[in-house]
Amino acid sequence: MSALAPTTIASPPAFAQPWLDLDAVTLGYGRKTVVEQLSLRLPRGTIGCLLGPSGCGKTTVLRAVAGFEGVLGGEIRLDGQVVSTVGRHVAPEQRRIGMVFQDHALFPHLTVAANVAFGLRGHPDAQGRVREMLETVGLAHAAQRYPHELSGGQQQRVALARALAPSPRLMLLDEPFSSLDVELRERLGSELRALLKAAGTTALLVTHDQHEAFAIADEIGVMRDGRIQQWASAYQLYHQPANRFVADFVGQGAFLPGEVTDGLHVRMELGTARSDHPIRCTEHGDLCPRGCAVDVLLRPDDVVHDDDAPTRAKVLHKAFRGAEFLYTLELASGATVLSLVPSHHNHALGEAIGIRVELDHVVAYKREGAPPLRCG
Ligand SMILES: Nc1ncnc2c1ncn2[C@@H]1O[C@H](COP(=O)(O)OP(=O)(O)OP(=O)(O)O)[C@@H](O)[C@H]1O
Repeated sequence: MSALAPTTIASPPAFAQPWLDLDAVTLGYGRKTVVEQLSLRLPRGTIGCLLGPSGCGKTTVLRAVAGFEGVLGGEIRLDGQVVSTVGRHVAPEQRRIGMVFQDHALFPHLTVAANVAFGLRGHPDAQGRVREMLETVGLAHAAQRYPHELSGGQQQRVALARALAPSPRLMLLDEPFSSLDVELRERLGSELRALLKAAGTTALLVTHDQHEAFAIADEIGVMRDGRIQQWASAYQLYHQPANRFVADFVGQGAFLPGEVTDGLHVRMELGTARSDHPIRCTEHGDLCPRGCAVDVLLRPDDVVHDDDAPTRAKVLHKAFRGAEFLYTLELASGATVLSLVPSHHNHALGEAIGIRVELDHVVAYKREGAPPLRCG
């Protein structure tokens, strides 16, 4: 079993030449501060994402980058140019930023081609560019149709073509597919990613939907109450969540109480897990001494069904996922864990099944309510 030390709460990585650079940006409405000292840097060609629950300030950040809101502090730079700071504000139309929002915002009285041509006034070959963009999004055949004659997914492709046509310096995407059904959302997410990558466009996406974030973005910042909790790849967010909030918000899982026995081992109801790295159980990365009371994060893929395992757990709930069942299991103590089990193991509710823990790494947090001096 290997262990990854939990990451510290990430400050954004220091890239040599960020294309989009938000430096300690503070934003608010009236007297209310909504975003505080937020920093992020995106290198050219990168797709970044702000992921967080409703009301955490994602859209406010996007609107500030677009130039619809001024900043109360800090600085926003695009391609080295300061576009927002307290004494300077470049108007939205001068920023050369493309935008796609969830409600498509197409002009209903214009054809698809005219919608895409909208931002191309003065372009030397506007018609050629419209054709090229519609071919790119697979809608060349629909050039003369009107938005109401298209499906939601097609309308969103038109919105994308329109935003990309003038070759913006940056694309901003606000929950671009949230009005569409789940399957279409995931497919369009991958298509959008491929399109942005092919065009080499730097983009910032905001969403509360982790699947959308995972399908589209290279790097994701999980936000809560106007602050970035962790800036990392989807893989890192899932496997090395910097704090409980990120662990809870990204992916599924359960916390099981444990006690650190010697800095590399943690004892739980499901057995003792070994860590390759010294276990750091506080959110600030302090080492756990012996006896430290922790909560260990167990993802559904960490809890393996094994008929021969001595530990039995009762099936409380099961959700069919096609290839797998997601079982909610109750341990003898009453604690619950989740387990992904191949779907040919079809157990009844109330049945006791054998399980064991198979951890690739230990992610542990100081137990809430544990005595303050025992840990960290
Ligand atoms: N025009 C406004 N005037 C006053 N308060 C606002 C305004 N717009 C947003 N807010 C408040 O700012 C906070 C952040 O809103 P924001 O829309 O940025 O959040 P969000 O994370 O994008 O949420 P959602 O996912 O629901 O869109 C919320 O508390 C919201 O009520």
